[in-house]
Amino acid sequence: LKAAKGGVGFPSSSLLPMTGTNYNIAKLEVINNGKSITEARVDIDVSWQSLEYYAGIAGTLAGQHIQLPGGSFAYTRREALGVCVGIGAWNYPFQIACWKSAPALACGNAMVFKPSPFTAVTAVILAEIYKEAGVPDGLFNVVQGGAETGTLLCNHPGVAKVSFTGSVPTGKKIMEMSAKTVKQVTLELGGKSPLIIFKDCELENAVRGALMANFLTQGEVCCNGTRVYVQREIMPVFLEEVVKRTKAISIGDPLLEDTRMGALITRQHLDKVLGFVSQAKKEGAKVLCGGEAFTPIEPKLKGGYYMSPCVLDNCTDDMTCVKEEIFGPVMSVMPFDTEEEVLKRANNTTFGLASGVFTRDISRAHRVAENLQAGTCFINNYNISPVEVPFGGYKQSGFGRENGQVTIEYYSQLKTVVVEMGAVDDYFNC
Ligand SMILES: NC(=O)c1ccc[n+]([C@@H]2O[C@H](COP(=O)([O-])OP(=O)(O)OC[C@H]3O[C@@H](n4cnc5c(N)ncnc54)[C@H](O)[C@@H]3O)[C@@H](O)[C@H]2O)c1
Repeated sequence: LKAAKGGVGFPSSSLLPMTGTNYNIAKLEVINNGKSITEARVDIDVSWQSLEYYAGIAGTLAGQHIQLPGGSFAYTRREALGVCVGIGAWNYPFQIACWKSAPALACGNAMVFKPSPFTAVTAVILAEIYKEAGVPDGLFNVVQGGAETGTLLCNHPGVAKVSFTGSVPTGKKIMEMSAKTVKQVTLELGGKSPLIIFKDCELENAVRGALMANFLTQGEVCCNGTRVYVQREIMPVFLEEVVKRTKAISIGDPLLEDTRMGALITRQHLDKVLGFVSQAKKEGAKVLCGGEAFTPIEPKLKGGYYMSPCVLDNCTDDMTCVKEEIFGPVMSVMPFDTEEEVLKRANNTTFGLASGVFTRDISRAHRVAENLQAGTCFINNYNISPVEVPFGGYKQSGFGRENGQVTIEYYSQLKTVVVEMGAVDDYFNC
């Protein structure tokens, strides 16, 4: 691990060169996860930006002064919670570790972080970076393991808070375990987000947006807009363009600069995603492209967990591919006629992580954003997550937020101090 790390420190300029510490961490993240190096570099950039952002906020944490009658007053202090546990998913291993630990440490907490056993490596690099940056021993700790280790952490009486990123079923268990000792919980869970494309959109952008909403990190992105609703009049031209571009996505060695789609996380997960495509066909969907296991030409990549990105047409709201989170490169496309209708259909889900809308009508864009039941709505773009902007779910996609100033609320608690400047009331007449 040491050899992979080229240096220390968090540079202050965006989009770093393809050498040095960040590039080496990105390379390790590719080996960890299978995503393309281009994406992994962005992940690492977003990660150090998160550390810088919360390091800046740390010095601004403050309470409030409240004047009371007779010169008395109260003030509030923002205090740490104590030991916070972070439990991560495998799709953004380093970034998740940063998004949780940066605000936790900025608020004065310690963190015990458990990465997914499928992507165990880069959280350890983060621990090394913290150590070299001067963080005292014990403040950020990495514990490796799977469900059993996670269970022990959630049940531990010394833990004040659990911040979890993962699936809805595990999130429910985390909440149950945490309830036993009334631990605070942040849940960043799964999604099945709608992307609504109106006929007055800028089509080129909408097509690019649909690709952004479905195919980053091999489609293994929680906030992906996998239910793509397209207004009927532009459906043929949209499908033609989206299929043309999906077919052109370069799949293969994720360490190569030109690759845009790497390998899925495990054989088991690849089989599960391919199973969703088969099920979709059985239920009447039409595969316009992809949806098959893919073998890159390089001999060393044979046996890798690659698949071709898939666009499904003829989908209806009741199909499994439209209702369930696939967590792979599978886009389901459906026509709609009116705004009112599409909003009803978009909201008809137990998930509520993200949503998107493409239109040139600004009134419509904001009206749709208001009416979509999701923690984020992207207007005329998709999957943009700057550190300054809060991120989190509605409904069963979870609660609490990551990123932005508001996250301070989820890693700290308020103490109220009441100060009497006069005499204490003789209320009991004694
Ligand atoms: N909302 C978000 O920010 C966000 C981000 C990334 C991924 N996700 C979601 O994560 C899921 C994919 O990730 P995954 O397959 O790693 O999820 P998962 O729920 O299987 O596992 C997530 C983490 O929980 C741990 N874990 C599993 N069982 C546990 C238990 N009983 N007690 C404590 N910990 C336990 C795992 O070891 C892992 O570290 C998808 O549903 C995706 O949408 C959400």
